[in-house]
Amino acid sequence: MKFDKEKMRLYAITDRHWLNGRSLREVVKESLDGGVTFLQLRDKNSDDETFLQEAAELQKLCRDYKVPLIINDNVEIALKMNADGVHVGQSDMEAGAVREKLGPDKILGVSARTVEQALLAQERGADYLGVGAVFATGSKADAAELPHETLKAICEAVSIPVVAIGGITAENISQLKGTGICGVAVISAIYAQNNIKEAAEELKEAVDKIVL
Ligand SMILES: Cc1ncc(COP(=O)(O)OP(=O)(O)O)c(N)n1
Ligand SMILES: Cc1nc(C(=O)O)sc1CCOP(=O)(O)O
Repeated sequence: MKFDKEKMRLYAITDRHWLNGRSLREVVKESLDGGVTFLQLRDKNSDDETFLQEAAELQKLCRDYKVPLIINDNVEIALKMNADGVHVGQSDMEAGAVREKLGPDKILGVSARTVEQALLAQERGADYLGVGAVFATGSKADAAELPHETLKAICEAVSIPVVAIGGITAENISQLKGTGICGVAVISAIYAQNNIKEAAEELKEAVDKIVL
């Protein structure tokens, strides 16, 4: 295992939409201070140069906190900057091809919405799965809601860690108890909040109560 599954408990995903004049580094630092255990740089709008600059800044910060930094979608950038890993969806580069490019030591995360997709991703070299949307979300336009029974079936079918994603808040997280997830991945429950550190602390406490 490249990381302890406890590291997946509170997986934060960046979103420049919520910066409100603050720097990405600043908001990410606050979230790390609040207990974020895994971080994904997700930025669909910046050019490669800006993305690389952001990634380098966050890499330094994450190393200080011993938190893995995962790059959304962009395998080439992840390799160029020697990131800890990459997260890809079902419509991105196929998991096996990503694994070939990354080599055996980097972390590969894959999105899955069915048991079949989950098993295939695991077989092709995924280290963890992101499964959702477990609640309605305003952070991703095309994220359809997924029944919690499907999340549970995926967790039972695979041996790699699963994180739930989509619309998760400190208030609804308890509904995911018993599904078998190792953690939760969130954007707005942390980065859309006024006090990012407190929001992360509250979520960390809530997730610690529902995962084994
Ligand atoms: C941890 C995690 N799970 C799922 C996703 C969604 O990935 P994807 O389906 O590729 O969608 P985009 O993020 O590219 O919009 C994720 N990013 N992280
Ligand atoms: C990036 C992403 N992927 C999803 C999926 O279902 O695959 S839902 C989502 C957005 C998560 O943001 P929030 O925590 O603000 O709902």
